[in-house]
Amino acid sequence: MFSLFYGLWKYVFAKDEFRVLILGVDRAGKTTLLEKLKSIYLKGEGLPPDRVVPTVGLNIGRIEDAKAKLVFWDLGGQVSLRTIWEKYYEEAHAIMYVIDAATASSFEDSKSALEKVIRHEHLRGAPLLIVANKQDLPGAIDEEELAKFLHKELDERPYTFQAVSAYDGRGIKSGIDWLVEQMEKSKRTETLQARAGVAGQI
Ligand SMILES: Nc1nc2c(ncn2[C@@H]2O[C@H](COP(=O)(O)OP(=O)(O)OP(=O)(O)O)[C@@H](O)[C@H]2O)c(=O)[nH]1
Ligand SMILES: [Mg+2]
Repeated sequence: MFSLFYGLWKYVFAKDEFRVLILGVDRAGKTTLLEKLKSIYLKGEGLPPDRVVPTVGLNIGRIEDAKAKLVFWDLGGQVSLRTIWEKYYEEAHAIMYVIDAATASSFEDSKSALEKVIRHEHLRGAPLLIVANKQDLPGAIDEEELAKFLHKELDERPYTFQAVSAYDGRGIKSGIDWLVEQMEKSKRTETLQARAGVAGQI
């Protein structure tokens, strides 16, 4: 009887947990953004930008919003580290792809790295949030300009563009809200949950 009530309670109240992979080329601002996310959702726990160093391994951040628990995996974007990205694809519910919108010289590299990410079969159907970071800097291009630049690269998965600043936090909550909404209704989420259920029974 207890397990029946517990099961019902869990069904009604327990929050889903989603894994979001943060990708993008080096210096796009992924780790700074993750730290800002933590400081927004965990009330001051994130590192300030001057304590962030280039990523070599994996940074993990956990937050909880009103609807879901989110686990972020932040990987290094240097060319030699990008081969590691695909090891995380199969388990990710969604992708947050970060672009330094204020540095035009990085755009082509960002575009071709994104193209590879999108083409990978292990990410089929994963919702994609493309973040135009560093909006606090003069000359940063906005969502529309970035969308025009990347337009042809995108396939039929759910995707959107969001202008943000990892320094002042603008746009971050809207981006997370979109991601959660997409992951909740995503077919990929169903597939990952079914797979986890089967693994749990073995
Ligand atoms: N002005 C401004 N600078 C930013 C912003 N986000 C990141 N930066 C700066 O950009 C640089 C790179 O930031 P990181 O967070 O280390 O970039 P990353 O994408 O994690 O880089 P890798 O770990 O090497 O892949 C640092 O000097 C940050 O302070 C932003 O929103 N605005
Ligand atoms: Mg980093």
